Amino acid sequence: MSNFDKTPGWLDWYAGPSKPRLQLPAGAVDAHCHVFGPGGRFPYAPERKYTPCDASHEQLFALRDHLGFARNVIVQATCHGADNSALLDALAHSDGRARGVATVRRSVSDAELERMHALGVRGVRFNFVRRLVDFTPKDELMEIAGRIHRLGWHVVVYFEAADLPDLWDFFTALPTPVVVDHMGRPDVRQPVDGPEFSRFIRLMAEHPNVWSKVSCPERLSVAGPPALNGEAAPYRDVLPFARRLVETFPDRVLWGTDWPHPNLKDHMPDDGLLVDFIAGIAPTAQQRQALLVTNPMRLYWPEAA
Ligand SMILES: O=C(O)c1cc(C(=O)O)oc(=O)c1
Repeated sequence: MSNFDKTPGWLDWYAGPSKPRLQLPAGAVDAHCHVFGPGGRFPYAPERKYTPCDASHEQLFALRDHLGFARNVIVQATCHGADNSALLDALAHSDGRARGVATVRRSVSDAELERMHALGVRGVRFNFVRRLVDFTPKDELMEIAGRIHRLGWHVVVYFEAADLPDLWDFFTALPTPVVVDHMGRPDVRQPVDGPEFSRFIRLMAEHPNVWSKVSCPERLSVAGPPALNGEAAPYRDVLPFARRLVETFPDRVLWGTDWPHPNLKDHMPDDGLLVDFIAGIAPTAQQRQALLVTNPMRLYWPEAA
């Protein structure tokens, strides 16, 4: 049980998700998900911007099995700040079936980075979304990127599409693979060929080390309909954006549930229907094999790929 009071209006993750109709390829990876606490064991960070419901690794791994995934990539959630204890505990209990993306400060020791590596961390997350984190100076981030590069890790970045012009020079100077969360958060009311998304496509086209997660339709959708009550065609407004990335960069896209879906305001999706959404963004078996198996394995389990 948590000792924390949830942020008012907090939506808890969806209990009892449906079984996906889509048959996932063998060895599929949910490459973006989180654990929250439990707060009683792994307290939420004092500097957090929200207080979630608990979402334990046992619950995450039960969802993995229910949906038909083989593996998870667990991304440090901002409500835990740079205290990666809950993430590392989840990795330690995953039987090698989870890898992690941590958040670290400049003060992190080499010994701690090595400990995290041994437990399965393969990346760090730099977050530029102002409602989630306070600003970290770019020279600090660049120093961290240089250190983790030597371990063979990569950098995951989360930002709003409107901030990409300001962040462009920093992103393109990073020495590692750079994985963009949630397609760089496009405004899906704009055309897929419009200036905003074209800029993101150009980032990926000009920089072969940049990857994208084609995730979070439930977060990006404006017109819905939501993935609830058996809806067979949810989030139609997000589809062209995700599909464009899968078609253009089939070898540099990843997919994840984003469970337990922090900070959704409108509805909490049925994760089984979210998995079915993949059939729309990656219509061929070959695209799904790359998106769900080959690409995440190359990045997170290269020794087994
Ligand atoms: O948009 C968000 O609110 C969000 C938050 C977090 C986090 O708090 O780490 O992670 C995500 O992937 C998305």
